[in-house]
Amino acid sequence: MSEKLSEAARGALLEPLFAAGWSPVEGRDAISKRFTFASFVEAFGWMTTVAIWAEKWNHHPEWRNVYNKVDVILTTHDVNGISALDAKLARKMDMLA
Ligand SMILES: C[C@H](O)[C@H](O)[C@H]1CNC2=NC(N)=NC(=O)C2=N1
Repeated sequence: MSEKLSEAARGALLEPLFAAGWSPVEGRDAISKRFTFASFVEAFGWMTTVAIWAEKWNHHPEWRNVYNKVDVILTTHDVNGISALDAKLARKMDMLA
């Protein structure tokens, strides 16, 4: 079970993500990023790999795919806010993109 982050932990985890193109979502405790790929097949291939990690970690993205773009929102529903798992999944997404 995840925990909501302390203010200090939160800053340390989120600052590098903001520097890497993630943004806070307005009106909720969540982060988002748009990933753009060369084609639909590349976008969907990335989603497939991410889905396997998400399932392994039992932590699932909110996302929407249109052609070569994937809009991702990460938050932890169980704690109604951002947890360390969101940062972990965000880093994995960046690494795989
Ligand atoms: C019951 C199950 O463990 C939970 O619903 C998991 C599944 N995946 C999840 N994914 C996300 N993003 N947040 C959660 O709180 C969450 N909880």
